[in-house]
Amino acid sequence: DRVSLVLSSKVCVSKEGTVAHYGMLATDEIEEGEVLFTIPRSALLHQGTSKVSAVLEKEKSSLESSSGWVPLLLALLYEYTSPQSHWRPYLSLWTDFKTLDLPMFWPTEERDALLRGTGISEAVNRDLANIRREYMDVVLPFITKHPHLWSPDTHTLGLYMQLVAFVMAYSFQEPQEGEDDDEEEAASPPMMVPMADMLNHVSNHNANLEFTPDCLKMVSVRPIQKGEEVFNTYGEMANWQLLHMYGFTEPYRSNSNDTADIPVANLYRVATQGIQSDLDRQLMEEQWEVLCEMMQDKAAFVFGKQGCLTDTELHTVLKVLCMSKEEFSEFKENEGWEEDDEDEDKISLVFSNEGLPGLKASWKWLIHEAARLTVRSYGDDEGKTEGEGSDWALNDQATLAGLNSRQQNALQVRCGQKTILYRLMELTKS
Ligand SMILES: C[S@@+](CC[C@H](N)C(=O)[O-])C[C@H]1O[C@@H](n2cnc3c(N)ncnc32)[C@H](O)[C@@H]1O
Repeated sequence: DRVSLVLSSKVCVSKEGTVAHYGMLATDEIEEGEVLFTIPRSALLHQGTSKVSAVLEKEKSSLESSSGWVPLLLALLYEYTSPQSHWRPYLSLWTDFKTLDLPMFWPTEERDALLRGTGISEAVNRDLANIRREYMDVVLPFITKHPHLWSPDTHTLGLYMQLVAFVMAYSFQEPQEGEDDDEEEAASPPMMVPMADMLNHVSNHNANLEFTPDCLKMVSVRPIQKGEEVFNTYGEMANWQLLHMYGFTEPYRSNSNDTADIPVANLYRVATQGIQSDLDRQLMEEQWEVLCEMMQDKAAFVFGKQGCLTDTELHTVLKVLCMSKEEFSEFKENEGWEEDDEDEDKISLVFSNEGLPGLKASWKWLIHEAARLTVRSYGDDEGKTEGEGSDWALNDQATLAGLNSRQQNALQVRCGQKTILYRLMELTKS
């Protein structure tokens, strides 16, 4: 059967002239705000449109899991292996998923060696444990219960992992309704969007997917020249996130959304260094305990190219760790401090790159040393100083040519992260 996908005559899908395999090219001048294609909602592949939607819906309570991906993955397991699938033309674009070289498929030693310090290995280990657990505890019991639709011999853990990678690198999530983004809503489940997933991503994208009640539309967000590639955005993604989820990176410096993390624990480690008296140590430990509770699962401060993206948290930690015994007692008695909005505004300025030199000396020192500690965790910059930051990156970049694609991607991530950390050290130098 046919789907009424409408493609503008000004674009085409191509394997040539794109950054990676398939992509979309402009075959004519495109203005801002033009609709490049529309996809009716009936063409989307997800748990509600699949042939197995009824059983997934009926038994959905047994399919709950931490990722929330199980129903889509069961639909994909079924459709991907069904010769009669409505999505056969779409799914047969992927006879296997060999081109998806996500770090989750790299040998452990290679991953740990290449990605040391980037945070990706840790994320992949969490993913792998989660995928296995969801397959064993949720998927396998379910497919065993429905032998006319699935079979453990066909729908193996291996195939499941490949489809997880497919969902990671190709799926879309509908933005949540409701203006209030303070409200913690459950994320909407992912879905497959044929045609839209042919577009590659860059941070400086020129198109964007819009969701309407009847259909999804790819719309240009600025003029596109004839012959240029049409780029979607997969979100504001740092290079480590792109490598983790999609298996690629943007070349060094071109990713305007790049970030580097400083583990919160590094700031604490720095703060405890050089403490002489037991009393001071005890105070610091108490402050840390209070902070751990306040921070909940926030494990790292995130620094982007323009400054700190977690400035409120960073401010809290700096303030508490630098309190005297009296200030800390008062803080505990009052169950916090009085926030004034003006103060908050100033703070986000202070943690922008421009404002950092104006920071209190003790805060600057803490950030500086924590950044230094973090840079050391990459294990390859012994003896380098912050001043060398950019030379070092250029040197490393010069070696790119002799590297394989995994090594290249790993290097792009490390260069970007370390450049941000070195710059932070530069700005907080005393
Ligand atoms: C949604 S698909 C895009 C279509 C894909 N090029 C294809 O041929 O199937 C996402 C995948 O495209 C590739 N990709 C997207 N943007 C890229 C970029 N800027 N540079 C390199 N590869 C990119 C990555 O392999 C990623 O996992």
